[in-house]
Amino acid sequence: MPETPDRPSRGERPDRGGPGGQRPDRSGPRGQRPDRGSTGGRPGGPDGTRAPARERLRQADAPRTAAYQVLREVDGNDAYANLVLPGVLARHRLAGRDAGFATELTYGTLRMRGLYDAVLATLVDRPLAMLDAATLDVLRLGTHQLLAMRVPDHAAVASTVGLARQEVGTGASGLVNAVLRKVPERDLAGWQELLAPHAPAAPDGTPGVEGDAALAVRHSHPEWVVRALRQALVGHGRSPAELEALLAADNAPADVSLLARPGLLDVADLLADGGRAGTWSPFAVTMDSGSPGGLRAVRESRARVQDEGSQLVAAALVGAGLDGAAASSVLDGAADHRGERWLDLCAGPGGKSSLLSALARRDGASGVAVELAPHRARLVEQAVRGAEDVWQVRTGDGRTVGEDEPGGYDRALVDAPCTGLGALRRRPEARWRRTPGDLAGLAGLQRSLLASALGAVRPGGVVAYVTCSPHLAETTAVVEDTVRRAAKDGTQVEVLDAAAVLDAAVGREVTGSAAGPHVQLWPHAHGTDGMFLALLRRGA
Ligand SMILES: C[S@@+](CC[C@H](N)C(=O)[O-])C[C@H]1O[C@@H](n2cnc3c(N)ncnc32)[C@H](O)[C@@H]1O
Repeated sequence: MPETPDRPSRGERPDRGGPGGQRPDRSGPRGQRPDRGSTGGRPGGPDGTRAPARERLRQADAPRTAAYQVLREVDGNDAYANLVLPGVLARHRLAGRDAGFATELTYGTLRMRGLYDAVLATLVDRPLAMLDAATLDVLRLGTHQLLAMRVPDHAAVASTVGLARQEVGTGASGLVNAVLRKVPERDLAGWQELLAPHAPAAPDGTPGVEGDAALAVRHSHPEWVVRALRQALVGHGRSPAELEALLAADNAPADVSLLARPGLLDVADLLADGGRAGTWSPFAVTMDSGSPGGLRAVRESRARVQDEGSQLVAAALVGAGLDGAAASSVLDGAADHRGERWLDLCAGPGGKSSLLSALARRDGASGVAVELAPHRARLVEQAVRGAEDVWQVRTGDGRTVGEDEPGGYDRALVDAPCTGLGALRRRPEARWRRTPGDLAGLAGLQRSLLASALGAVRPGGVVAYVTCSPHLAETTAVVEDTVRRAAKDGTQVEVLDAAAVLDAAVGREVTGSAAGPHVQLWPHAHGTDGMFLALLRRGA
């Protein structure tokens, strides 16, 4: 079953101030780097104790060992880094600066794997495919420290050689030593220019148009993803000149956003714990540092880690007018939802149900969350705690709800399983795991779920179709096909101006003139995940 891993990425950027958590910035000229962190030169224990000098070169420290173990789980066992990392950090008792270092090392290495493999391919005397997978992971970790973290070169090499000796063996450590010593011959920008040179400018100075292959290497994305994102930018009304900024945003750590569940927690109370008000969502708080899992409100399910894009699309569904009415605000007391019935058709792990259920409880509505995977349905139950009196969670197939309960709901959300190409910054390994073939597998499911939702709402009711991917095959194509097919079957569907509804719902202009009629959010433009939203109203 194609599905996306739990959003959001827990543990991402827990402490930017840590030794490896300084902002990666190694693109400047060599020799002009800012201060370098201390863990880089301290292959001692995470508690700060220093081993004798000879010993230090022979052993790996806990943050690097942790990052290595996550990489092996991801590469060897198809694990998700954001799910594995917290447990590995806990096992090594890593917190604060050391946890930040391990997190940046893990996520950065996974994201930049494509570029680092291109670098390593020029330095290793055989095809990378002939290397032992564990050795290759160690080389990638060393390359990330050398090119993108503020770790002194000698410390990065020595500690990574120690890691190779500890985890793979003495033979591998010799190879790792020989290869990593050559990586600092260029800085990151130098390697990018060597392996993926910028297109030359035209005689009049107009910048050259970058080919997808060069952009793929330079920004460490598979080429098919670069091509799909270029097409998506154009298809959603933006300039292809934004592509490089979008690819760069996919490689930058994302802010940690929290949702203060309306009616259960005031944003002001969450702000008292630190952070700043969100950019777009009236229920969002952006954390500057610290671990959100430690907050009492999060433990009690009154707050939740949730990207602002996810908050926006759920808010838009609630703000949309039924029966041709105008859109309304989702702020307390702005609209009357008493007696309405809402449906979340693909609910696991419960992010959007946590907001919808809280709004339903506050505004007098009730709802049902449907999720196919039983273990994810359990997560939805946890996510809606505090609103369980108005929000029922069911394990089942959303594709049959339209037939089983025709016209039973006023509003329905289809947050469809998708490739997740809009959330690559939060899922560092996803870009290497997805293939174009996934699209074909998802296409039928996405159409069936949307058709089911249209059957489940009453005439005049509204459906939100949402993906965390901007890919045209999973967004506009699904909406257009399904609306056409519904019309053929005798159900008229009105496509709403989702951008206008969203603005009215949250009281801010979110997408501006680039939008219409659907909403496409972008990491580089909005700072959110790349969520797509279409709003459809069922005709009489
Ligand atoms: C993108 S995720 C939904 C994320 C969720 N709305 C949230 O905000 O946390 C898609 C979910 O749909 C579920 N799913 C896949 N096929 C389904 C089906 N036929 N019926 C119901 N749920 C399905 C997947 O298990 C997955 O949990």
